[in-house]
Amino acid sequence: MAFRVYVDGQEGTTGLRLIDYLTGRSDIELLRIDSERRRDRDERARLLNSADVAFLCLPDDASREAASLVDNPGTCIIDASTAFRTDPDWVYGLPELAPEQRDHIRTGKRIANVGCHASAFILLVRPLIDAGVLPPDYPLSAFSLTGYSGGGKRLIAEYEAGIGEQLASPRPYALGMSHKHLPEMRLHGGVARDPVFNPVVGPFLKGLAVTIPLHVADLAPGASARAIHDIYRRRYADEPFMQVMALDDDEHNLDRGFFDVQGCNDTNRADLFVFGGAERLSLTLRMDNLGKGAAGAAVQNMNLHLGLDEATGLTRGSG
Ligand SMILES: NC(=O)C1=CN([C@@H]2O[C@H](COP(=O)(O)OP(=O)(O)OC[C@H]3O[C@@H](n4cnc5c(N)ncnc54)[C@H](OP(=O)(O)O)[C@@H]3O)[C@@H](O)[C@H]2O)C=CC1
Ligand SMILES: CC(=O)N[C@@H](CCC(=O)OP(=O)(O)O)C(=O)O
Repeated sequence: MAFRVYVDGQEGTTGLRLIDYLTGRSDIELLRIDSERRRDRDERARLLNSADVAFLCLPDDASREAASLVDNPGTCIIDASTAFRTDPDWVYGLPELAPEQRDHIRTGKRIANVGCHASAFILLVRPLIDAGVLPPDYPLSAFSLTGYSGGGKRLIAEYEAGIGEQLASPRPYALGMSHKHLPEMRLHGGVARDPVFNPVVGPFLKGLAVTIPLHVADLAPGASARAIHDIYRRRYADEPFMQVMALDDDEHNLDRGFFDVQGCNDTNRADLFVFGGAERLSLTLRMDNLGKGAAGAAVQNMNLHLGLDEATGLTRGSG
């Protein structure tokens, strides 16, 4: 028998991508709300409580409201918003976070799906904290280059109305230094203080790369590009969607070329790069913000929760 799945927010950016992933799967029965009733609270409550898995692809406040409508103890909620990502009653939906995380995702009925920038940051930082190479109080900073679909329907409409001179250049944002992903970066990254985080949106639909610069002298003794690369290779060796790129990979030698932020688009893969030399390092993780950064991750979490192969319906691509 197929699992019943409902997407609340089925006509938003993340919801549409989720529906794409789920349509055609014989192990899933997709419950659809009539488009005109998609904001009807009673109809949403009925569908939410009829589902084995209910995805919430809504703004934070609407997610909180939707979660409060669920009283069926059998319904697992996977919420795409920022509302519950540091809530101790919710499981953080990043299977690669730690060895025990998959068990939490299998048994939990409340799963908070990751933030796109945050998950890239955490996948870079957490293995180094756990290995003792990166001191938890290191004054971390990070920047992220992201496609405009990260801003949902509103930002997509702004860019698609026509990219004039202003939108044609990259646009730094969240310059108040309090981006909404900082709490989850800090908690799940295992760092002692919030990083200085600079996201930059560019004139392309999707693709994201988070970069963290490091001074080798401020890391634990023995730290080097090779030692850090080895930590990642060991940590992510059995991960189906993590690809640790070769240290001396010519294709990505930045002295000769340009980095492709869109290299993981339309996949659920995350590529991890270690750049630099004896004194300074630059760590980069790229993904599709709508894939591993949102809808792909949500499907991976659903598969795990339902006891299916976690890669069902997802692609690693050929990169
Ligand atoms: N875009 C991305 O890359 C990522 C987004 N997220 C998160 O996923 C969530 C959805 O984002 P995104 O898809 O980009 O947003 P969109 O703005 O594209 O879509 C939001 C959806 O929510 C619906 N909605 C809004 N308010 C209500 C309400 N009060 N009741 C019922 N439905 C409502 C909208 O309905 P309607 O169709 O009527 O407009 C729309 O379908 C957000 O919390 C976002 O932070 C997470 C990771 C990445
Ligand atoms: C370009 C853009 O605006 N991107 C969004 C990130 C979207 C995302 O990861 O998700 P959540 O909204 O679920 O946290 C931002 O930086 O706020």
